[in-house]
Amino acid sequence: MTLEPFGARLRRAMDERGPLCVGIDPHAALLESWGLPDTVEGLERFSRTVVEALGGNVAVFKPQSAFFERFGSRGVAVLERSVADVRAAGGLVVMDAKRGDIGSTMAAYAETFLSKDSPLFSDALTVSPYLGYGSLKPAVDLARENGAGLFVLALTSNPEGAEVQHALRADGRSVGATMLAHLAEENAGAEPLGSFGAVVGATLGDLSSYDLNINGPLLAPGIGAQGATPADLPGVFGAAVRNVVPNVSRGVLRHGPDVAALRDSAERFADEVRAAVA
Ligand SMILES: O=c1ccn([C@@H]2O[C@H](COP(=O)(O)O)[C@@H](O)[C@H]2O)c(=O)[nH]1
Repeated sequence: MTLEPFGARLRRAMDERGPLCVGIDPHAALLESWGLPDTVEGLERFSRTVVEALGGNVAVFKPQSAFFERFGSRGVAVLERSVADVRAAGGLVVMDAKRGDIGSTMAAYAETFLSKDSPLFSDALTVSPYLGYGSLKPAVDLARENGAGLFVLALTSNPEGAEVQHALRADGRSVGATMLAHLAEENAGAEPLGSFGAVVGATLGDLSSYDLNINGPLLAPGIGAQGATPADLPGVFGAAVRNVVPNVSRGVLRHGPDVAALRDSAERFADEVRAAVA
């Protein structure tokens, strides 16, 4: 089955359900506060509860692979299950695995997350371009072939990111701006939205010196636990705010395990986002 390009599927999901992306980040501290053991069983209960609570309403889910990988192969099996659960509930999966390597190894990462036959096949994958944007080519190619997308780390939400991403190249352009320019090229001519997005933190303040017009989605982590709020989005993203997919993980997850409380929290964030971007 040929999938419609990720950008088109994402735009439709954002129009129908709103742009909010909720993270599935089973931190040990969250498992504890939910009264769950820090085990594979706790991990599975946590992830399934998030999807049970929010799967019918939220457009995009972002499982953080690290929290599953820490349990080894059984944790990865839970991650596979979460991908299937989100899909069955009609949501899109952005796998936050931040892969990046030389091209030949990148091809294997791409097979893992962007090949239709893989149990970890995701609608989109976060990738790191810091071995050079060109090293991502196998992932770009496979995503295109399979109707998937990528989110490339351009301007990350953490303060440490600046030493790499704000660094100036010989031509005077910053590294982060260069990544955005590469993505604009990937997305040229795509309608209604390209499939190759950037990760741009909601914590970064005014980004008007950057051209965020990449004709692709902007995944914006940093809302909630990292201090940004939905009301910050227009000031950070300007006119590009209509392509922003705001991510909240701990800000919602801390309300579990009560399904109604999780739902209320996600709805509150979704309402605040709607009001901010209107
Ligand atoms: O620049 C980045 C890129 C990715 N992340 C990830 O997003 C979530 C944020 O979680 P919160 O609990 O809402 O802070 C997490 O999975 C990060 O690894 C990011 O924060 N910043």
